[in-house]
Amino acid sequence: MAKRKKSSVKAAGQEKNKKNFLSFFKRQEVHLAFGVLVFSFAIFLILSFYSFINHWKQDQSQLGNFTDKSTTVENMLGKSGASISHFFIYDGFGLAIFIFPVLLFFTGLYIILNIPVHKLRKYWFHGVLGVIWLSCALAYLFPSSDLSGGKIGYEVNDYIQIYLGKTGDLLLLIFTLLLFFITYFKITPSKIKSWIPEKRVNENLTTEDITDEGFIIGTIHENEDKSVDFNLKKKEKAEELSTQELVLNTLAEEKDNRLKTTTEEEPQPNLTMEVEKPISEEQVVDNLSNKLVEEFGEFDPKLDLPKFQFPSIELLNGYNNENIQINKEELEENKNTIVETLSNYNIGIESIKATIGPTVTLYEIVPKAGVRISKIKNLEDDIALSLAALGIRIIAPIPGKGTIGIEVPNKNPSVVSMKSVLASQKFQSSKMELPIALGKTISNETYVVDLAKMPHLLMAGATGQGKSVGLNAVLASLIYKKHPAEVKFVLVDPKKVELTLFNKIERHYLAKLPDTEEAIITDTKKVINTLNSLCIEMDHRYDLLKMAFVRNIKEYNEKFKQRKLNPENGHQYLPYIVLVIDEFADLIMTAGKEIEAPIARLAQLARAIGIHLIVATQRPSVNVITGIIKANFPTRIAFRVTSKIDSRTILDSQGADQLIGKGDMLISTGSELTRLQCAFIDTPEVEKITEFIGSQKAYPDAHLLPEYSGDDELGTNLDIDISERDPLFEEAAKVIVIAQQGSASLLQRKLKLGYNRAGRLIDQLEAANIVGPFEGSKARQVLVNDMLSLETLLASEQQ
Ligand SMILES: Nc1ncnc2c1ncn2[C@@H]1O[C@H](COP(=O)(O)OP(=O)(O)OP(=O)(O)O)[C@@H](O)[C@H]1O
Repeated sequence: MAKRKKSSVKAAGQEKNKKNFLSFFKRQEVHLAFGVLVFSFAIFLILSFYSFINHWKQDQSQLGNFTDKSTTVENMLGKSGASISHFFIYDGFGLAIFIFPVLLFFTGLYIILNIPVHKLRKYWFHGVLGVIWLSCALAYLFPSSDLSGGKIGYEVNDYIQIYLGKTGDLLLLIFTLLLFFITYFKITPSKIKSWIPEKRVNENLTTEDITDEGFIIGTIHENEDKSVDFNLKKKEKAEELSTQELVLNTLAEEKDNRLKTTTEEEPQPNLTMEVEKPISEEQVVDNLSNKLVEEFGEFDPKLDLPKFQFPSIELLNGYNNENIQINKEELEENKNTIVETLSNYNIGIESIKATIGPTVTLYEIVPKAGVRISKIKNLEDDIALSLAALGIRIIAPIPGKGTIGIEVPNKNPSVVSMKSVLASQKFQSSKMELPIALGKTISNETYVVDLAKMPHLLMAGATGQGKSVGLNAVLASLIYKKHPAEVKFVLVDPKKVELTLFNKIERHYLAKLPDTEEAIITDTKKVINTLNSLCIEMDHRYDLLKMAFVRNIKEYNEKFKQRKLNPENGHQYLPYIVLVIDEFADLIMTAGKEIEAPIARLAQLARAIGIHLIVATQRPSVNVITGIIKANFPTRIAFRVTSKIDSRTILDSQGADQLIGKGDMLISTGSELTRLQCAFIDTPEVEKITEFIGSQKAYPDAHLLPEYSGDDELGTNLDIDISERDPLFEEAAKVIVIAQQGSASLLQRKLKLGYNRAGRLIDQLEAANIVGPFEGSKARQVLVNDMLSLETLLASEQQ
């Protein structure tokens, strides 16, 4: 751990150095100086190249004596100019290299004028290609000239001519030139066609378009059948020639006539007209966010881990008994029993239809007119008895269908693998904020819900019925769809075994309190602190939303991505936070109200700011799932429970007691109740996923929640006796005053202390009026401005 901390501190230091380095280059004067440097170098090159062409022969022999002061060269930029030019022109690309300083010249100009240089990218690309091509072309055209193509041009030509011959070389040059024009000017066949419109008009002009009087009628039919036109032309070639003359004559006459009429009929006085110029408003300030987006692109939160790879579906298992096996005999048998049982009670059936799901089959019955629904509902037990099966559920009527449903468990249930639901089109193409593939419905359809819309989820069920698998399925769905920058989990696992595997992805996906070692919380005290810390985070996020004039996290992040929110004002990209509590009953039993209050607060308010709760319990009693909890968790999942009362406690209706276990579940979304088979994900699969992610590059630490110090841990007794002060009190005071930042984590870092001791020191500093009171997510205010005031204060205390 210590090692990890050290390396994270080191990484943070490196990051800081990098930032300082970058900020140096962002300074205006450095920017300008760099621009001038590039610009000057370009001019230097142009002049030395130019001079080289005139004097290269005289200078060439002197190049070997670069350090010899007694020798001079003719190049107007001295030995350096001659050497560089020799390198670029003689040894390099010949005269074609002149393109290079020109590009450099414009780059320097762009930097000086603060125009984004990336706009020149295209020119650089084509420029470099141009240098190579031109060098080859000049070498081809003037093979005996020493400078035209440079060594590279000659060598390349030579090489090509060995394999393609001189003609092949020429063809290759022409071909590459054409290729360049096609890509540079984006020439397409349709563009080429559009270059010859004039000709086509004349082609399509037929004699039929001309009246006896010689006027052109209608529009010119561009798309008329060419063959007809062609035939016509062939047949009446002579006639057409005269027709074309006629058209021209007629047009000329028409023009003359028009001119005549205007001049004869309306002799215009020599009027002059003053034309007022349209006002062109100047835009004083360009929209800053647009400019930023144009310059840097939209903010991408994923760029901190740009190479992060999502786990592949292949890491998950498929199962042999995954496909539903339709057993016709079983279906027929069940149908007959249902019909028989109902007829025994004088209930006639008009039609019956079966829908086969992974674990249960739904028989939909349309009863004969006049049958009372309650009568069928009452026969639940009798039908179960006749079918000799557990887990029969009667839905009378099926909402919105006008039929009665009888769900009968399959003799050979099939497993719904996590692989199959995650690979489903529905999940893969879902545009939800936090999509969760829970399992499959009775009609074998993948059931995907948006946690962001739920907005919280309560999961309950007797022990061993599939809760933990369900939680893993939820977490896996989110991990398969969301980048670590977009979602963070806060995991609470009092049982200490269920969620341990997720430890491996701590620095990718988990969030924790600062100064805690383990991200997965197993201790009740820490749970209380974490919940309160989440409340602070919630308040902080609401402040940010208010400042940004948006209503929810989605709009906020959207605005942040478009660079409309300034990070210097405290704005930041907000990841979704999913709080998962396995075994809620355990917490309520040990901490009661202390847990319930922040949970209720979070559940009531946190939806808009992206904190979502998933709470699981195996004890669905009313003192665990209280009224407050129930009111704030409209989406509830019930796995199999042992009594109707438990089912009512969870779902407000019965049914969960008739489930068959092993992931068979009912999900209530407030308005409707759906039976699902939960997707199955085994521990080794979770291990593979976490292993895969854990082995990738991660953030330096888990996502840190705001600091919250519980009352008991720090002991807020502010009248701390001076004699009881920590031996490091004075040193701590100095650290705080020098840094002007009152935080326990600063003390921890600087004085290498544990969390508790640093917290106690902060309390003592508060008692001594050196730091202000606790202010939630913000660091405490430092009340002493400088070391001198601190020394005076401490001295006065001693007296
Ligand atoms: N969706 C599922 N498909 C098939 N089998 C399942 C499914 N969910 C659970 N099971 C079976 O049920 C067993 C118990 O599941 P799980 O551990 O999730 O129960 P639980 O409710 O969390 O129990 P506990 O409360 O004791 O932790 C699993 O080991 C598995 O064999």
